[in-house]
Amino acid sequence: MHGHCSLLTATELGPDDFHFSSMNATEDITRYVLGGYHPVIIGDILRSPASSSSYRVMHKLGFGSYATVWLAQKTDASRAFFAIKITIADGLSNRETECLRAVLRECSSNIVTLADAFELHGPNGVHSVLVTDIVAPILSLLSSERSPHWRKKVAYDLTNAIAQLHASGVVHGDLHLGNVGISMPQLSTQDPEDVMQDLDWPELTLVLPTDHRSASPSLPAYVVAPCNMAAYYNKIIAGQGKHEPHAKIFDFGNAHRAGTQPTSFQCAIEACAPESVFARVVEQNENPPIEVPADVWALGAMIYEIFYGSSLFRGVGIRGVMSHMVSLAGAVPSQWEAHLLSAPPPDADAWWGSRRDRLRKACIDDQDTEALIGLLRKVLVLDPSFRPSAKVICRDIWFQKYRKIT
Ligand SMILES: Nc1ncnc2c1ncn2[C@@H]1O[C@H](COP(=O)(O)OP(=O)(O)OP(=O)(O)O)[C@@H](O)[C@H]1O
Repeated sequence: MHGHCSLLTATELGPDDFHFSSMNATEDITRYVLGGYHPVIIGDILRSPASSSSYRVMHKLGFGSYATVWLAQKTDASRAFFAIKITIADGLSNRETECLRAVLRECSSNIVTLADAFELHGPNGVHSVLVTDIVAPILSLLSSERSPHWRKKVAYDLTNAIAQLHASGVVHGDLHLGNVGISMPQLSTQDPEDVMQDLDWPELTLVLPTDHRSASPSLPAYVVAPCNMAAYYNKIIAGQGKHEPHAKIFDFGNAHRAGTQPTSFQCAIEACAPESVFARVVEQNENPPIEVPADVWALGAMIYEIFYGSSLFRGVGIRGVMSHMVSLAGAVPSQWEAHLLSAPPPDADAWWGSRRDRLRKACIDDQDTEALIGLLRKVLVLDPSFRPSAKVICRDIWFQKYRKIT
């Protein structure tokens, strides 16, 4: 791709201002500017003044709107692998570190462990760096071969994580399956050389400004496509016989103390709580509060997706979501009524009935399916004050049955 722009400053660069050697699923290079991503190349060493540890970047794990995430190896004799999240330099991202620290005090095993945290000063500003354990992204692991027990264990882990999070006074604020992974303790028992050999070789896309005068220390020499950690996970569990997953949640970029406002409103449509959608669409509130029950709705949405195989509101925009929510929940809060005059009367029994066969395929038996639907119908209610707490959900009959079996 060739551009014709002769602009000189990195902040004014657009995608047409670069030559690309290949196009992959990588972050937007125009965000490598002041206040944006930190430029990283494979082999970079990041030093933590906090712990005096150093980490060598070996591969890419992923990226989001607020960060790039790298597979790194400690440079000491342990050569242990970690995930290193380098946030954008927006001056706000240290909230994530604070929230993870608060949660850590509760010793939650279903939340990524914060092993180290420090600030990184680079050409684009000051970035927060979070060093955590590595997980395999669950969305790449939810194939039809997963057993009902595997799915239920993940659902239980997520419920447990959220109960622990809420017990420490923290609201996650952006729960969806894109922020869930399966723990990989096996990484610490494998020979590090073997791990690197088993991962796909880093795929690089050169970042070459069309005009050499646009070259800037803000830009990395290349961007890296994330490695396929899910394929690696499948490979290492293949020889393990019966494998029980251990799910963990990550990305606390929108986490905040209960009763306080998140930095910004961020909500994956498939897991966005009805009260947030109502505030956004009807009350035109750009930054609605996100409280504990919103996480519980998101939990219900995630459990539904783990078993149904696709998300609650696939392909529905934020405006259409309200009528879909009414259909599945049945009871309509009084403040919603005035805004739903043209909607058909909700028939939640029919909504769930039409999904029963597909849910059954992922469940143990008919009874298990009914118990799952019963639980989801208790959780996915429009009025946040009627939603059970995650702690109560942990004790639900659907989980009790599971706990007896294993
Ligand atoms: N601990 C981890 N282990 C493995 N991969 C990870 C880990 N943390 C993050 N990733 C990968 O990096 C991606 C981006 O991470 P994360 O969601 O924390 O960034 P973000 O910028 O806050 O995202 P968003 O735009 O959703 O807010 C994830 O989708 C995941 O693929």
